[in-house]
This record gives sequence, C-alpha cells and structure tokens, in this order.
Amino acid sequence: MRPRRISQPLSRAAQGPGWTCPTDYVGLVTAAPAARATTTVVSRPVAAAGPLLDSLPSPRGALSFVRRGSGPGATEGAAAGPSDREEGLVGWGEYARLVVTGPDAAEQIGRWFDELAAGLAVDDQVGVRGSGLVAFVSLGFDDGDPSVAVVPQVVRGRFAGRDFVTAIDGSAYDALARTASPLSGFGPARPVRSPGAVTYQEPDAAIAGYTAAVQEAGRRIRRGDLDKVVIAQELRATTGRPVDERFLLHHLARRYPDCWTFAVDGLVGATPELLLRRQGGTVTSRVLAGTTWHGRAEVTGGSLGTAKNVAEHGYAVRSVAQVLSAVCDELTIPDPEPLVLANLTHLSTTLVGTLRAGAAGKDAPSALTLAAALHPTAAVGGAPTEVARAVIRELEPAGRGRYAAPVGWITADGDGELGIALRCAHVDGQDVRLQAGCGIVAESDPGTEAREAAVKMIPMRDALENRLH
Ligand SMILES: C=C(O[C@@H]1C=C(C(=O)O)C=C[C@H]1O)C(=O)O
Repeated sequence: MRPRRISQPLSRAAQGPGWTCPTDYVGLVTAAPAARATTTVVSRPVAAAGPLLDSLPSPRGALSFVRRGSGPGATEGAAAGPSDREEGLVGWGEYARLVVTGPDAAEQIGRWFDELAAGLAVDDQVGVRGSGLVAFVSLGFDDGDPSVAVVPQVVRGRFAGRDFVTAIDGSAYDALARTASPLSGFGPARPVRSPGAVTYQEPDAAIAGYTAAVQEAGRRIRRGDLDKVVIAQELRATTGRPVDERFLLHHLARRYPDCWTFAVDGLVGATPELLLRRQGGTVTSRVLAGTTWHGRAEVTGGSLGTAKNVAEHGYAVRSVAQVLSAVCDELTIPDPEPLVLANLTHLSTTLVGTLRAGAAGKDAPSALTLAAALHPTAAVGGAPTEVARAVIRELEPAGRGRYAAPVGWITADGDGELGIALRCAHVDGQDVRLQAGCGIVAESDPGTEAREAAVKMIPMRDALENRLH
C-alpha cells in the first residue's frame, strides 16, 4: 500500500454518504450519528475485556504498543505474562495520517499533531496516560526514510490496571458516547490467519554480505575513523498468504512479555529497548547494548560483562545521557544489569530523569522532540554519531527504512512512549523484510556478529513460522 499524505483529518463529508466504517470492525456500529459542529475525541473507562491485541479487527493497519500482552492461547508459552499486568495501547481505523521525510520529520509531525489537536474537542473521563487524543508514530532511520504518524479512529488502552477506549468520529464514537459499556462488541471482526509457508530469499548471500560489511566496519574502527558502528543485516521473505499483522503480534507478545509489541503502518515487532517515555516531568530510557545468547557456552554469568560488551554498552549509555542531561535537573544512571529475553541476554541500563523545572509544563520538550534528539543512540547508530551514520549509509545501501528508529505513541500534551524499532519486520502483503544489527567495536569478530544478527531475527522468524521453542 502506498502511503497517502493527508494533511487534514478525513471529514465525515469526505467519507461520503455511503460510508460506514473504514475498517472491518463491526462490533460497535449503531445508529447514524447526529451532526456535530466540532469533532470530539471521547475517552471512557470500560470494564476489562480480555487482551488488548484481541481487539484488533483487521489483518492490516494494526496499531500497537503493548507490553505483557498475551492474546489467544496465552498459556501455551512458558514465557507468557499474566495479562492482568498487560499495559499499552492498540488502535485501528485512520482518522488522519501524515507521511513525511527530512531532517525535521519529527518536528513536522509534532506541528501537524498540534494543529490537529487544536481543532478537536476532548472529552476524557479516564485521565490516565494514553487516554485522550493520541498518535502512533514510526520515524524513518535516516532523513530520506519516510516517517509515519497515524491518529487512529479507535484506541483501546490499559494503564495502571485501568481499561479505556478512545474514539474520534465514526461508529465507535457513537457507541461510546451513547452507551455505558460498549465493550461487549469488541473482538476480531475477521479471524486471525497464519501467513502460510515462508520462503527466505538467498539467506546465505545475506549472511555473506553482512559478514563483509562487518569486516569493513571493523577495519575502519581499527584505523581510527570511529569508535563504534551498528551494522544491520536484512533478510527478505515471501509468505504463502498476505500476512495478518495480528498473527505476528499475538505470537511476539506471548513469547516476549518484557518487550513492547508494536505495529505501525506495516512495521511489526517486539522491541526490548525503550528509547524514551515522558510522563509529565519524568523521562525514562532503557538502553541496551552488549549481547550474549542462549545456547552459547559463555552466555551465563560473567561473559556478558566482557570488556568488549562493557565498551559497546558505555557508548550507548553516554549517547543517551548526553541528550537527557541537557534537559534534566536530575538524571539517575545506575550500573548496567542483564536483561534476559527468551533468546538473548543484553546489558541494560535504565536512566530516569526529571525534566528541568523551567522546562516543565507546556514548554517542556515533548516525548517526540526528545526521541528525535536521542535518535540514533549509539545502541543503533554508533560513535561519533555523524561518522557512524555516514558509514551505515555506505555499508547498508538498501537503507533502513523505519527499522532501528523511534516507534510508539504520543499525546497532545507532549507525553508518550517510544521504543526503538528492533526485532521487527516490514510487512507488505506477502513480502516481508526482516532486519537486525549488531554493535561493532574494534574487537568484534565478523562471524560471531553474523550469528548474533541471526539470533536477533529469531523472534520474527518464529512469529512468521508460528514456531514456539
Ligand atoms: C541493532 C539491534 O540491537 C541493538 C544492538 C545490540 C548489541 O549490539 O548488543 C543490543 C541491543 C540493541 O540496542 C537489533 O536488534 O537489530
């Protein structure tokens, strides 16, 4: 599907008289709406109604940023998390969307969202994070890579144990505004389908190309051009049937409850790395770099703490600390600790900051502004940043698209939660592009890095092939 650029929200008139519902969602369709002068965003608390991901109505166009989600068959996987601790947002339907490129893509999205918000009335009876007006955002890695923002027509959310639904316009709005508990209508309008057989295109050539790129990156580091660069591999796959994004999301959420299971405009994955959460005056970032994986003898205990991993991790933490310390009164940077996932263990540091007093409230930098300032951290770019970006452009000529860039949601008052789009694939019908990368430093061994990249593709390969280990 080619991105459309829509600078104005789709008005009811533009949808035409025959318009009913832009998605396959049918659960909340009620009587025709009364005419309203101003479009209203309505958020209402609702009774808990099963896993968030179960509400996504269509195979395509899923919007998600969910943690500890489960979905059907949640008890199958050993790693399944209890769904009562599930939190996040899912959305569907498009009230408005923007696709932009350029070094100021995040700024353009921020301005567009501010203007859109200024034209909407908000009736929020929930008042938790993520309620009220939100946009899902997925930025491009490089200036030329398109960035996408979507304001959904319907959002289902859960934070701090509170369930809510937000709707703008359309049938869901009418049901929400008129009935006390509209949730009985939620559930997939179309059954979730497997993508069928998966074929990978020239996997050996992809690995050989990657190993050569890592070798070249190492050579440049050793000759002193830069200290660290993250080099990514891509793997293309074709599926027997058009991919149902929900199939991937359910699988990822079950298997990786500690990750944020995301989907925005066909980019689907489960990332362990939180680039930035802004909640009022508090900012949080979980930095990952330095990796070992299960099945390798040296995975346990001390090996994660090798000088190479500690150095790799240090670049990433410093790159985040530098940006956040400029806007924070206080910034806590604890020692790194292991983050154990189903297939990998990363060195992890969670930084927490308090935004500078003068910068609080309306003048505070928004979550999107901060995420754009942080991007690319040395966890996905390198050090120094600009040299690493140039090396990535050269050694990854296909371009990254939205892989390894900020993905998540933002609110109109500047809060939001944005991860780094990792362990993901871009899905377009039966075509799937998987990407995964590794931080390269002077001591990196190309063969080992190629194996690490392969391990990082396992979450998405398993999801596509519906394999549970
Ligand atoms: C680049 C990726 O992962 C990043 C690189 C890591 C590393 O090199 O150790 C670890 C976590 C991520 O910050 C990826 O998963 O594609």
